[in-house]
Amino acid sequence: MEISIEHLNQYYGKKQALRDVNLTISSGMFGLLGKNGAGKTTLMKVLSTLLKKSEGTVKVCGVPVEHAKEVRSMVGYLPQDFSMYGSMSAYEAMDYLGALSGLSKQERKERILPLLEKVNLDAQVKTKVKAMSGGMRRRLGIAQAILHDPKVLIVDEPTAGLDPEERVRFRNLLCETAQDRIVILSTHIVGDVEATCEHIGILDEGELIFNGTVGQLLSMTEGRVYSAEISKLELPKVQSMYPVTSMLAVGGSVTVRFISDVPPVFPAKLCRAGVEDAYLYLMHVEGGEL
Ligand SMILES: Nc1ncnc2c1ncn2[C@@H]1O[C@H](COP(=O)(O)OP(=O)(O)OP(=O)(O)O)[C@@H](O)[C@H]1O
Repeated sequence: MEISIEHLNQYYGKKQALRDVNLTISSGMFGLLGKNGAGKTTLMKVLSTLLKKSEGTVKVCGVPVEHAKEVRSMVGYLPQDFSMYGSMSAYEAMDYLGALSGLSKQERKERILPLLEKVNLDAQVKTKVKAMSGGMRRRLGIAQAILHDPKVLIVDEPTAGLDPEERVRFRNLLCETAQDRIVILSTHIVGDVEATCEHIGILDEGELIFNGTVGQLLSMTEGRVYSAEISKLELPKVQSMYPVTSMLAVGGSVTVRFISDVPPVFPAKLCRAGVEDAYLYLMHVEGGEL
């Protein structure tokens, strides 16, 4: 079970949204990170055949994306702007979408209730979609995306707007789903990827600037992350010298966390790198700012 992408270029008219992307994704959770406009949605749409690729080779479990019908039967997609028929109940919406994707009445009957249970919506079977919270709707989105039991599940920016509890619940659901399939989580929220994904790809202006494990990403920043307590007055100077990854102000002083290739010129403590540090470091290196 594998997705393989070779020399993928994608254009919207003259605008190039993906630049020579080469990537192999195996089963489990894969996190695709990148800031707004990096090309994540474009890549997800090519994989789910919603967008015809411009150039390159893209195969889902050995099948080229040109064979859209076959690929669609293997892929479930939860888009960023997912919305459902508000006046239907959770069950009715699932039943309707299942019928659209070609499942028989019997298959729908067998699958829908266990799936709603799996995504923790067994108490909402008769609840109208419009009366559900954002988190419930997202979970219903996952249930509909895996209704036809796809080998690949693609989710685009799934946790935006969720409260912390719902966010954790949703992430756990994705991890469970990834036990026997490929799950691609596309997001600009580093914490979501850090908590769930072993493999990460980072897109920047259409280019894949990192592809590897969380450990490999962290090792790029190890020995370069520092923390120091400075006065508020010194903050602008420190910010102009180093990429600051976090700061905490208490009274007149600020504890800053920042990245430097060489030991800083003022007293600072070396810290263990986190994924957020590594991500920001990579973005700065790519942007030529270090
Ligand atoms: N239909 C379109 N026509 C023209 N340009 C587009 C179109 N869709 C996307 N783009 C451009 O392609 C680039 C990549 O967009 P894409 O939506 O894939 O990025 P993204 O990483 O998913 O960002 P976001 O997190 O904001 O959705 C951006 O510069 C965007 O403006």
